[in-house]
Amino acid sequence: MTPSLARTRIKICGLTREQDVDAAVAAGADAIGFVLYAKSPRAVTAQRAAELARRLPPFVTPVLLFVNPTPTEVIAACALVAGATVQFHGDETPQQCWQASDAGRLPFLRAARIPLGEAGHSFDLLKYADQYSQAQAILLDAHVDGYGGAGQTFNWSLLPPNVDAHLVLSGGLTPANVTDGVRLLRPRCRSLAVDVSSGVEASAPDGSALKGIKDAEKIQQFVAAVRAADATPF
Ligand SMILES: O=C(O)c1ccccc1NCC(=O)[C@H](O)[C@H](O)COP(=O)(O)O
Repeated sequence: MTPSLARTRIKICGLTREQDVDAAVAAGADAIGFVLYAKSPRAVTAQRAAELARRLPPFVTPVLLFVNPTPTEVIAACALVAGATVQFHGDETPQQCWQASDAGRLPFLRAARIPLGEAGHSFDLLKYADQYSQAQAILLDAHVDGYGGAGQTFNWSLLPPNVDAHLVLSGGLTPANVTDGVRLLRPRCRSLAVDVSSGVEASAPDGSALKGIKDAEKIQQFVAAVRAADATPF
């Protein structure tokens, strides 16, 4: 088989500020995620997401992230944010995702939350991708308390060698590990994108993470690390 080069698409998630949206776009992000889950420290309202999304140039996609929303919530939020992709990151069933995506009118990502440790071996990604076949892609995240955004990786080697789906690798990605993650998983699926939140966030003087506040330099480093992986044929 002829080795191929692929441009790994990049989503930067959990943005709350204009300067961070501008920095992510300048760095080359393909998608910008806005968390519409009120319990998240990165939460924004649909109105605020719409305000921030108006800064996006053509061909950079706003992603609206929900946890167990009603169809009304999703459809109303997407009416404010033109061209949005929806991300379901809770316990939504395939039917609930279909209904909340307005019967598939709204493109959506489905987060698969992979259990950590030995429990991860029982997660059947092929079955999950088949169950959620209406999703544009399956976003692979670690199964953590609070549903997501925890900066926690799962065991990437658990993924089967041939997943006939578009995947988004997420969960604990950083500029230091994303190159390895892309190189390992890109050959195992139809296409691979990456998603990051904690790994590109600023730190307080005491070293604690400032959730929702992104670090432009870390974003640049993350994109460069993804491009380093893209330079390796697979
Ligand atoms: O980001 C959050 O605060 C969040 C809260 C509840 C559910 C999902 C959430 N984020 C979902 C994302 O798409 C994150 O980018 C993904 O979980 C990866 O986060 P991180 O491990 O911090 O890079």
